[in-house]
Amino acid sequence: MDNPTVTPIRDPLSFTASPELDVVAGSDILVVDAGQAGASDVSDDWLDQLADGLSEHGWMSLDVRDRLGPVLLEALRDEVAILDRTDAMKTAGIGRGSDLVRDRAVRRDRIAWLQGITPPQAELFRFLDAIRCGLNQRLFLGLKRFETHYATYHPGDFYKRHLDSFRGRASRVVSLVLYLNEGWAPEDGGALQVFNRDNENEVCGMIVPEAGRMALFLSEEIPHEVLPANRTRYSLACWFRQDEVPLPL
Ligand SMILES: O=C(O)CCC(=O)C(=O)O
Ligand SMILES: [Fe+2]
Repeated sequence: MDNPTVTPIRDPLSFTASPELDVVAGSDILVVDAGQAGASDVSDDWLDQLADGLSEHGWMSLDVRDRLGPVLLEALRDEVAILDRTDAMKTAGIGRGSDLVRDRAVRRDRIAWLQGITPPQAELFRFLDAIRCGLNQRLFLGLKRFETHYATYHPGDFYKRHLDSFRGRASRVVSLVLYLNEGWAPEDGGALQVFNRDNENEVCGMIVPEAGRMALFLSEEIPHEVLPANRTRYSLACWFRQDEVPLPL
């Protein structure tokens, strides 16, 4: 592991994939768990898998449909769809002073920050906080808090290759993206392309933004890019942070 902030407590090489695992890490495609998980179900085993995947590969793609439940996913999708019809969704910038022309060349999504106040958001926040605590216990990341926003990409919108945080800034450490789109087809575009952390020109994963799919990766290490969407794309991005008060990215 070349990131000094990530210190696995177990040898990550001892990670073995079980057939029930609903995790895809790197190029290993594993079977989706269609088990009995209830709403926002976060088990120790599942948190072990997240920690192992992050320490071994730096990123992973998971199916959390059964963990969050279809009702919560639909409620979150309804919220962002409603916000998208108002002026609540704001043009997103890239965090180095405002320059609309430059920013629009890099990203075209619109965002609205979540406060955790509505019932679906409160339930989502419990899920995210369980992940925060679980990763801290296993990887000693010292994640103090998380921030999360909805994002909409309208047809033609994209987000060029980027990192979510600058190395050593200890702000955003782990990124999580949850997708909210039912029936997303390959021709709808909008995949999240993940690049090799040691060679940013090598694509090592494509994540289709289907409802219930979740991406998890190290914010400072994993270059990624949202390909142009051909249909309105709803998602929710979250960053687990080491700083207690907001610092610039
Ligand atoms: O929506 C996605 O797939 C990723 C979004 C992203 O990279 C970001 O908001 O930083
Ligand atoms: Fe990103």
